[in-house]
Amino acid sequence: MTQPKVLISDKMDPKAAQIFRDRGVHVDEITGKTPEELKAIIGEYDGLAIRSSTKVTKQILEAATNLKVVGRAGIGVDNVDIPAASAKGVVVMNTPFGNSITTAEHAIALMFALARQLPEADASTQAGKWEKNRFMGVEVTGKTLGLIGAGNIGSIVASRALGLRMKVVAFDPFLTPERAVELGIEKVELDELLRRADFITLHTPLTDQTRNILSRENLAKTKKGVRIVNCARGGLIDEAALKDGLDSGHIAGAALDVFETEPAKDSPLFGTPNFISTPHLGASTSEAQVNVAIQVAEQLSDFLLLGGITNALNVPSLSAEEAPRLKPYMALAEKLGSLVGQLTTGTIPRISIHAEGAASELNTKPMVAAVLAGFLREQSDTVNMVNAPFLAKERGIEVREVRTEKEGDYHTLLRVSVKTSAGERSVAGTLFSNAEPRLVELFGIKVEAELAGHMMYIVNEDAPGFIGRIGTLLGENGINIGTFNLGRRDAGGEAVLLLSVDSPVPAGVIDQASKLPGVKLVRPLKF
Ligand SMILES: NC(=O)C1=CN([C@@H]2O[C@H](COP(=O)(O)OP(=O)(O)OC[C@H]3O[C@@H](n4cnc5c(N)ncnc54)[C@H](O)[C@@H]3O)[C@@H](O)[C@H]2O)C=CC1
Ligand SMILES: O=C(O)C(=O)COP(=O)(O)O
Repeated sequence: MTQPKVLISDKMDPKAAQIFRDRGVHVDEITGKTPEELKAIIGEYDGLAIRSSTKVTKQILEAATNLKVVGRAGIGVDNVDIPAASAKGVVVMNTPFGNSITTAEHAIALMFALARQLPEADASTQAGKWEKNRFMGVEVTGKTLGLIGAGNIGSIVASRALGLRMKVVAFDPFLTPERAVELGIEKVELDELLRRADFITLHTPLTDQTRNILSRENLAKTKKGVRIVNCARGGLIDEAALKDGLDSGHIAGAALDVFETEPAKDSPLFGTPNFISTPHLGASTSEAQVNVAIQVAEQLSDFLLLGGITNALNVPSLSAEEAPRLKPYMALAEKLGSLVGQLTTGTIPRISIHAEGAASELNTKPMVAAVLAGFLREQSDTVNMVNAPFLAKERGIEVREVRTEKEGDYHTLLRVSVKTSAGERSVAGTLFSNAEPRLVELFGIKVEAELAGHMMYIVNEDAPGFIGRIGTLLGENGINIGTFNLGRRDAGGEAVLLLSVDSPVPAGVIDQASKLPGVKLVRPLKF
């Protein structure tokens, strides 16, 4: 295996580079590149480790000809074009918990800074003014905190706020009533939160649903004297409307760690009384940066060296421990998918993957992705486990997954069935000696074959003399037969023949074979 190469393109704790080196991954740290400069070098790398500064756009991905994985040392991945990465088969991972406490603490810090006007009081005092009567704050005790988003960070903010004796209400469509009770908070609709909250903090990702969630219209619905903290993403608040609300006095204070355009070197909000800002520092503590650096380096190394997938946003997880056990199953799954893909034509409305016996006890999600990758390989050269499920969806293929713990004839079995216009057709395979993929059933006929290299699939009438004729034809054309696998529905009925051959079979030979007496179908196969 050639040594994988990773580029760290944003400032990261040195522990990340150390881990890559210790694990045998080549690492370059090149930060502060423009998109054009990044485009020029990205083609060399198998992995890219980023924070929020690097924008992994479609154009960057197009130039990333070797890229297999992007690792975000942090949480938000709105700087990565995930659909484009998925379409290219690039895994995108983040480190979902490493900086959550730190970011929650920053939100609480900003809430206090607003409540007591700390930055302005500090500037005035250090300017020698001693304006004791100018700064009159508010207590947070007994006040209502409105959380928009109650996931990891929002929940930590809630627990800290409850400790400060605040009342916490939350708007989060995905928050279950049980979880709200567990957190000791009240789940409310957005309008009610806006009406009741003395402080509002935001903790959602930036998505099409959350963009501009504090719009001008929604800001107008807030309680007079509200104080707002955004440590999540710029784009969640209408910045111009926020400025107007601060100027009119309806909003008593606002603290932004994040801005619609970053780096925010200029903003109409700058200099507004009761406005506080920090330069996207939510995750910037030494503890959090060490956490996310270690996690991202371990995750990328596991993926590039062992095939382990952790915290991926566009592909099912597969731990580094599971990966070696699943590897032969993935190979089997991909071969079965490929066989079905090569032997079926026309539109396929449904594909079902059935895991039986030992296979059913494993993580079948990656096997399903491998079947789809094999199946779609006929249609696209760039398909892999990451983009296959997306391609299948795009093509309107329904994917079903079935598990049966009970063993059948085999200790472990994978069956791939497709719905075609001619009805349901299925192939099945097992693992010999627990690692070698073998086909054991082909469209209802028992066979036993290794699916490898160049092969020929022949359906013929089960009659004497056929095997000799096909052997002669291939021999006359200089094609050496490697293995020969026969199966039949019943004596004298339909038989199938799977041949492995040492070289590709030219179209002319396929044509001659299909004209041999009794032959119904001949197809070349490649694995
Ligand atoms: N300022 C900074 O340096 C940092 C900012 N962040 C930001 O904080 C965000 C939240 O992080 P986590 O809590 O870890 O994420 P999370 O995924 O655990 O929680 C997000 C919550 O938002 C909720 N949500 C989704 N759509 C919503 C909607 N339309 N309305 C209301 N709620 C909605 C989800 O149900 C979920 O509970 C990240 O996406 C990131 O953008 C994260 C770390 C550092
Ligand atoms: O983790 C996140 O979502 C953050 O926003 C942190 O961003 P950063 O890594 O500090 O640029």
